Amino acid sequence: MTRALAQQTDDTIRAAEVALVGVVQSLETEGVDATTLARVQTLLRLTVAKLPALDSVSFYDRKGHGIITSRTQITGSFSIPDRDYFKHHAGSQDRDMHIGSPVRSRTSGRWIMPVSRRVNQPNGFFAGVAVATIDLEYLQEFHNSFDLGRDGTIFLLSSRGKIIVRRPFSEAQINADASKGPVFQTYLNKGKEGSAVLTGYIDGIERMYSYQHLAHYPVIAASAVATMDVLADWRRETVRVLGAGAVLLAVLGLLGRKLIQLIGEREQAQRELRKAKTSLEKMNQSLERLTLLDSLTGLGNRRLFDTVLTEEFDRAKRTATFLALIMIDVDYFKRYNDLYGHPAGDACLQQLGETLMEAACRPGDVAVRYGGEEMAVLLPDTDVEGAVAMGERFRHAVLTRAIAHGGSPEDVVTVSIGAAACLPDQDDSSCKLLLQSADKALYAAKAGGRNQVCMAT
Ligand SMILES: Nc1nc2c(ncn2[C@@H]2O[C@H](COP(=O)(O)OP(=O)(O)OP(=O)(O)O)[C@@H](O)[C@H]2O)c(=O)[nH]1
Repeated sequence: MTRALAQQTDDTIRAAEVALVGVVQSLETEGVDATTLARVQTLLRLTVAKLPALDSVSFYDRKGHGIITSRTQITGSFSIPDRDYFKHHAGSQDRDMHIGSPVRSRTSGRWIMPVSRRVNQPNGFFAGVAVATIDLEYLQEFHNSFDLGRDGTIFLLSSRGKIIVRRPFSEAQINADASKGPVFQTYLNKGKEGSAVLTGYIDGIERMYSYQHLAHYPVIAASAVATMDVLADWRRETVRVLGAGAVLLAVLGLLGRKLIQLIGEREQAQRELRKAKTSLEKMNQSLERLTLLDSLTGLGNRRLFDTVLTEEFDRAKRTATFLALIMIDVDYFKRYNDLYGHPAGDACLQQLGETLMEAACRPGDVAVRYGGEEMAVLLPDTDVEGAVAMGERFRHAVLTRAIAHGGSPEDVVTVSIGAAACLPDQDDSSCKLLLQSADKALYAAKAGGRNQVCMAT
């Protein structure tokens, strides 16, 4: 920003200088006769009309009286013998351009910065002064176009440390001596261009200043933003960023919570699914068991018997062990039904089933209802003697139950049992043969008078 300010000031003074070059050239080469003056005056008006920064361009004679001006109207005195810049040119042969201290124009009443040059007669004597005045209001308007915050400042200093114009504008500050001020002192110490955090000597406000000496003229341009304004901007930005961050965090937090909740719900659903699967498996197992059980006695059914018989036969073959089978048939059961009725017959079978399960005490023994009032027990790793012993145990258990049977010579329910066994890896045996042997033994028990155990021969 300070660079733009310096550039604009430089350009403005250059415009004034260019205007002066034309005037001085014409007056010195063509003289100051009425015709030349009239022509130059027209030129001045045209020039100033094109340069809004200029308040006026005028020519004063060697006594300081106004001769020609770009102004169309003159309200005050058109005479400057007492002005410093006039005295400077009157007393010096110097042909360079001179930048004077700001003054209030006598002809327009506006604050102006005079830029002037000496005009010589052909013999080199002093002929007068050509002055271009820069309108300070024009500079102020440009300065005011910068956004410097509430306490920002802009000013132009002469190379001797005098204030030319300052924002905020104050007449009292124009031409005030700022040579002891921090900016001018920094300029003296650090050189033509620089920046620093300084406390203004006029208002005591701490600012971040930057200054630059103009490229072609003895003027220093400076601008500054109050540290508090910078911090206020920073604070506002920080609050905005923190606010946005907080909102973002809150949104992330909510999303995270939702995610955790969803994960929890998913795990819960999976747990319930696992539970449902387990109970379904249990139900399937129960169903499976049910299909293998006899509903009346709770013993295994014929289907279970057929499966287990094959499995156990194969196992016995592999392990070279005996497999025994006992077949059990209730004696005079037709008479029992006839005497006590079919439901009583069922109840009797149930009691016999319980008795058989108690008697078949080894874990590997499989007791089934083979069909009707006939039952069977498969006895792995058991020879025929063991099977007979098991049969006897059951027969006694049935007698001990003492289920009354008016149709039996024993007056209680009795059973006949046939026992058979085989060594599958040696015998030329088969499941069918084992069944036939046990059946034959059972037939022998019946034929032998019932209530007895017969061993297959
Ligand atoms: N209550 C009932 N009776 C059955 C059941 N299954 C078969 N029975 C009966 O059992 C009887 C078997 O009779 P039989 O084969 O003549 O033999 P038994 O009368 O026991 O005579 P032996 O076997 O020679 O002592 C038949 O009357 C069948 O109806 C059943 O589930 N419940």
